[in-house]
Amino acid sequence: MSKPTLAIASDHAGYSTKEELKKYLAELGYNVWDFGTHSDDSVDYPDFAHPLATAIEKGDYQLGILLCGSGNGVSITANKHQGVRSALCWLPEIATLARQHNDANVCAIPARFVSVSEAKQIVKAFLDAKFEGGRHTRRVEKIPVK
Ligand SMILES: O=C(CO)[C@H](O)[C@H](O)COP(=O)(O)O
Repeated sequence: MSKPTLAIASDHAGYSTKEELKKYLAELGYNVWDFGTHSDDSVDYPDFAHPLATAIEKGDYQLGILLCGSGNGVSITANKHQGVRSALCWLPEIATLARQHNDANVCAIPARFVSVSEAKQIVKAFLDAKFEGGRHTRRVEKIPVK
């Protein structure tokens, strides 16, 4: 089966982990588009989370990975976009459930609270999991505010 199209973005707090994740994802055979940031100079996370979420919303990419210090800022921002379900993932098990139960399409990682090794495990768990459908479909369909 073909791999999903992936986008990644971070603020300064997530920059170095993002760079490591890009190398790891390339090793796994993924093509990843990087929406920035491109250094560890201080930036504002919405400036990077909004473009990634817009691209997911438009269908340009199937899945996204966002990083900031806590993971909250990028996740709150991404979840303002229709059709984007960003989940704060601080453990591989949470990342798996985010896909299986919540059909999350963005994995938000708290870069200041997980090691690079843990971030790789979180992303791998997120990418390997599949939405289970069934009762979860009904619940996910109730999320959007009409
Ligand atoms: O986690 C974040 C947002 O949720 C940011 O990465 C964090 O607020 C950046 O903090 P600072 O400007 O002190 O480096």
